[in-house]
Amino acid sequence: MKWSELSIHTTNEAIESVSNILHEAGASGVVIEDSDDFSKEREDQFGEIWSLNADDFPKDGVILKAYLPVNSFLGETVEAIKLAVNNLVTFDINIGANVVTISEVNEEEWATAWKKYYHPVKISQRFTIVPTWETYNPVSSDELIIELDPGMAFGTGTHPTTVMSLQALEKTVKTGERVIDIGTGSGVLAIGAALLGAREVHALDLDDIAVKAAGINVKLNKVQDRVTVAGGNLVDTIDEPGDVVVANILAEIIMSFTDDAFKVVKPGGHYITSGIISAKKNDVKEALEGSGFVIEDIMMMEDWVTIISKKPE
Ligand SMILES: C[S@@+](CC[C@H](N)C(=O)[O-])C[C@H]1O[C@@H](n2cnc3c(N)ncnc32)[C@H](O)[C@@H]1O
Repeated sequence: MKWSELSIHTTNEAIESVSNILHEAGASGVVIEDSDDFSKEREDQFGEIWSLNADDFPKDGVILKAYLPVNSFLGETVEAIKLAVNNLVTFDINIGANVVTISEVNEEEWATAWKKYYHPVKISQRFTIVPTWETYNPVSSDELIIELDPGMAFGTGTHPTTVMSLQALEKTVKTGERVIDIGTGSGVLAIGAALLGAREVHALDLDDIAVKAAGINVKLNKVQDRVTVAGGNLVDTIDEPGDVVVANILAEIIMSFTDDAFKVVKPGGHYITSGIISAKKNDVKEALEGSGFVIEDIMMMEDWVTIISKKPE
């Protein structure tokens, strides 16, 4: 998977609010390039020679940079960020030039750049996501740790769609159940389901890079005896239904296979759909109901929606 660098030229006053917006949109870290940092007089108490490169700093104001995965959500995520930044004006925050640019980052650049900003994060009552290169001591005995090296696959675990999917799994998965994870990305949801006690988890993805990354993360979390990862899509690869099926994919894709999903959920089982931008909530809800699902819970975080539905007994 490719990564994009989103940069926003704004003001000193807006740093905190814009950083918040970027974090909430799923950016793992924000780089701040402040014109004041270049022009400011530096103390050289230890004899250091300051040699900052003028090209790394804006002439005025502040540039905030964030890294976002290039995936089907990127367009909507960038639009949501722009809207939220524009809205700061209504709180009397000066957003300055407000020039937003987006560029692709090559894989090596990204591979080293983003790791600096990705740290352990508690994302639900029980789950904490820990990057493989960090050490972390659990705070409570029932805390579940997912170790992750997303590599180039989607799923650092901190995107609102992933966070709500894990919370929904926490609500639905019972010990000994079979779970199907459609569009596994880094494998984060499949691993989460196994840690919650699933007997068997079948994870699949159309993207070969995701299948590889998920396979590595599954081994890293020592759940390979319960989790299988395969390439392919729902229709071609599932022969045995699951008690819980989860799909964190774009709304349009979810709506295209609600009938197929209905066939692979056991009667009385749950179907968790995430990755739904709030404007599409009702369309997805109708598609699920049209295929026979009963809506049990609708979760919302920022501009994203996750729906837990049930297949009647
Ligand atoms: C938004 S990511 C979700 C990753 C991870 N499950 C999470 O929650 O963070 C969606 C993933 O679905 C995969 N995908 C998209 N359409 C698919 C389909 N029809 N069947 C299987 N995988 C699909 C993409 O390759 C991508 O890795």
